[in-house]
Amino acid sequence: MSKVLFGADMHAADEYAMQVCKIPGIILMEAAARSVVERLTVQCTPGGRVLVFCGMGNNGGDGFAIARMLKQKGMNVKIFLNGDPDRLKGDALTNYSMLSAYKIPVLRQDQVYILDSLIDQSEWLVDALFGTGLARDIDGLTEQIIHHINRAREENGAKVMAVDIPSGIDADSGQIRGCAVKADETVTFVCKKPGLMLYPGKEHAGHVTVADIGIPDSVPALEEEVKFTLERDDIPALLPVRYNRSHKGSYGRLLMAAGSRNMTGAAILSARSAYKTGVGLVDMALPKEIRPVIQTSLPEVVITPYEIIKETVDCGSTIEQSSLAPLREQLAICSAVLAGPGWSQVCYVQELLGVLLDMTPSHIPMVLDADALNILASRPEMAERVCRRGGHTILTPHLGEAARLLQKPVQEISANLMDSVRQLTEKYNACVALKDAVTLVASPEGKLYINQTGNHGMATAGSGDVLAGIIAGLAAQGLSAFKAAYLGVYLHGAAGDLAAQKEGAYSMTASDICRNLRFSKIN
Ligand SMILES: NC(=O)C1=CN([C@@H]2O[C@H](COP(=O)(O)OP(=O)(O)OC[C@H]3O[C@@H](n4cnc5c(N)ncnc54)[C@H](O)[C@@H]3O)[C@@H](O)[C@H]2O)[C@@H](O)CC1
Ligand SMILES: [K+]
Repeated sequence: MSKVLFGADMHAADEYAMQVCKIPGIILMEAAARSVVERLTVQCTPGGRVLVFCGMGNNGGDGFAIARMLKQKGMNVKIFLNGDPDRLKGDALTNYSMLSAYKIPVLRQDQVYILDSLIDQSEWLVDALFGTGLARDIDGLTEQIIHHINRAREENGAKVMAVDIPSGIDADSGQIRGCAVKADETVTFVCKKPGLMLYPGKEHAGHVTVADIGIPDSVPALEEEVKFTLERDDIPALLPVRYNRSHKGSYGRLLMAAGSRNMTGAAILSARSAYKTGVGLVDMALPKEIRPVIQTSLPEVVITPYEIIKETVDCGSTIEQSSLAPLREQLAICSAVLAGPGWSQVCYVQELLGVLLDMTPSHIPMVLDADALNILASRPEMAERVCRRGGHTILTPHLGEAARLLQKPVQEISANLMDSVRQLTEKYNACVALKDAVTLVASPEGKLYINQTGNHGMATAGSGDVLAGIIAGLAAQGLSAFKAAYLGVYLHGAAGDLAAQKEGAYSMTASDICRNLRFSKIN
């Protein structure tokens, strides 16, 4: 697992390293600069021209040190200082003061008129204007400079290296504050920041590498894995354990209430995806009349049918009560429940969700997806019952469903993913996978996972049904609700990436995502 640090965490880590661990800031700055120079020198033509844009804080300080090291390596380096040198302080001032000995030209703000021609002559532009200390929207001369940098990259093919984070990107939210540098590459220090992983920041960062600058792991902000992401190598250790001496009962029993007359496909996709995670048995609770369709497509499933009396909107009793007896029995012995895929907005599913919430022991993980979420949004008493399940519920809303659950406009959810996922965990006392181009998973205890797998080819009908099946399949094998949710989101995206490689991002379907689910300890 790789930790992800917010701006405040990063600041706390720096302070602790300096004040308690007694590591001088200038040593950290030197290490930070060296890591950027390492990436630059493998890509830059020997003796090539590099223009370093420096701001007035420590990000600018990194820039001065980078310029000095590049000069020592024989590069043709100039600096543009975006501020008054008399107001530099601390480690940034120390590094600035060394520049004249190395004969590095420093342009000032009153020389901005020659910037265009200088930029045009440069092979690489280094953005050390602002790092994690960006505190307000960028405007005025700095805005013009950023436009110069972006124009040179787009029109002249200059390459841009961002130091820690592209200037103008908010380190916590990924939002653009006024304007922002577009980089080809970012070297970020210590840990990834959310702003490099969330849109639009993700698109501005280009290729991201994380550099160790010597801050010890014992620093409190780095110790706990509260906010994190997963890399490929993390996966084998997280998958449910399998033994040679085992049988289908060893790998859980998933009760899936899914499908309706007009939406059998969603149920099939979810069930098939659950089986692909390794779950021992999937039992599908569905209306009797769709049984033949499901059974023909998915011979592996066991079916617990119920009988619908009438499909009306007045929401009286709509399911034949005696037909629910087998479902009640199955709920007592299953190891996880999934509800919602392919339900559609018919009336009887409200009653069905009530039965599921009544009869499922509260420690059994329950995944609520699609129309089950719409019921929660419109029926406060159902939401209360979810809250009482003590965090063993997983909600998997897309932005529209999240908007209904929080009663806010979609645009507000989309612009505040981090806040929205937290509000959902609090409101429903549940783990939440908020599905977007970058999916976030949060737990009611405040843990946060930011996903990095997946691609635009996954924006296709049925993709969510596959995800719900994966998460439920993992939960049925004994993973905690939160772990099943974040691992499921990672694996869903990884299967989507494989599907895009094989089928092409335009042509891939949800069935291709499901087909490319291949879990094994040796990935
Ligand atoms: N020990 C440390 O703290 C280390 C810090 N490092 C670097 O230091 C950076 C953080 O440094 P700082 O906290 O000094 O912050 P920054 O260098 O990101 O910028 C802070 C400065 O910009 C000003 N400012 C903020 N927003 C502005 C805006 N919109 N328009 C104009 N001025 C604005 C602030 O008043 C302050 O002077 C990191 O991103 C990293 O690059 C590295 O050197 C590693 C060690
Ligand atoms: K920067």
